[in-house]
Amino acid sequence: MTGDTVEAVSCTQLAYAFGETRAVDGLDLSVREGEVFGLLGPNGAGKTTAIRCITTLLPVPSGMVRVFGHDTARDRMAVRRLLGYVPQQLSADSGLTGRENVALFARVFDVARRERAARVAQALAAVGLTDAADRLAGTYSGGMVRRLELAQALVSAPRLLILDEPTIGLDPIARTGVWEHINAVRAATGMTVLVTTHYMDEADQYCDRVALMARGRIHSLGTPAELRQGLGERRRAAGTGATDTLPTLEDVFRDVAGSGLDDQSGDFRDVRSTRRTAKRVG
Ligand SMILES: Nc1ncnc2c1ncn2[C@@H]1O[C@H](COP(=O)(O)OP(=O)(O)OP(=O)(O)O)[C@@H](O)[C@H]1O
Repeated sequence: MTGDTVEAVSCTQLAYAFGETRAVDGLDLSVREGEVFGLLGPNGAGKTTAIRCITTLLPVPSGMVRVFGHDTARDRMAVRRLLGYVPQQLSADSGLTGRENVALFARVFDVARRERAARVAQALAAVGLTDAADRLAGTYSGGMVRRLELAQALVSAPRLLILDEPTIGLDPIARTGVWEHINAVRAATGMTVLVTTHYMDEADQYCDRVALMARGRIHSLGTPAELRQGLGERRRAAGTGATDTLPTLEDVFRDVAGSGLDDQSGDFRDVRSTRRTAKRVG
């Protein structure tokens, strides 16, 4: 931590390998309290693995991860109490109502019994599901399922909300809906948000800062405007690319990742898992 700034997440030289595959390879990352931080990168860049280390779902074999100052290796339960996590995989049960799904998470996260009903109702209201709360989740649209999963993560009133591809496979209106609810809760509570997304337009619009990740580490970091301006200046200096229009975040991403990366990163497993996730919420 430096000065008065509290770091919600700090990763120092984090590394994680699956056999020979170095999924995360010397990751240095700092997320400030209260910001919406976007972790961007192609399939297989290591985003989900890094997030699993931060959430304590994976051990930290090398390097250090801290959440609000707590070392995830030594203080796992303290870390878990501070965060809400919406994974890529389906975490809602289609055979339960929306309310029952959120109530289950309230129990798991140890929300005091006498507060539970009110907190469940509050979380459902925060994501706009009050009217649908007593319907089976199996009848929900993809956007509603995602908002239900958001309510599940919010019921424990986390200081840090971690979302892995929260809008994948959703139509533009549902995507906007998910972000509006995230932002409303954040404005009301000051919660920090760490999100991975493949949608550059969303990162540009909703993230205070973004990090572009490739091959297990960060290659570029800044506000979306800083990154766009930086590329514009490099293009002007080199006299290359379109110099009359400001680059998009997508342009920055391509510039950082390099044209060869698309072919090299990610494998069949990555593509299959991404598509499966997209399909189940679509
Ligand atoms: N359980 C696993 N077993 C073996 N290899 C894995 C496993 N999970 C991830 N990997 C590999 O680790 C690397 C990083 O994967 P990871 O899922 O962290 O990337 P990602 O950036 O989240 O990708 P996506 O955008 O597709 O979710 C990839 O090469 C992937 O194939």
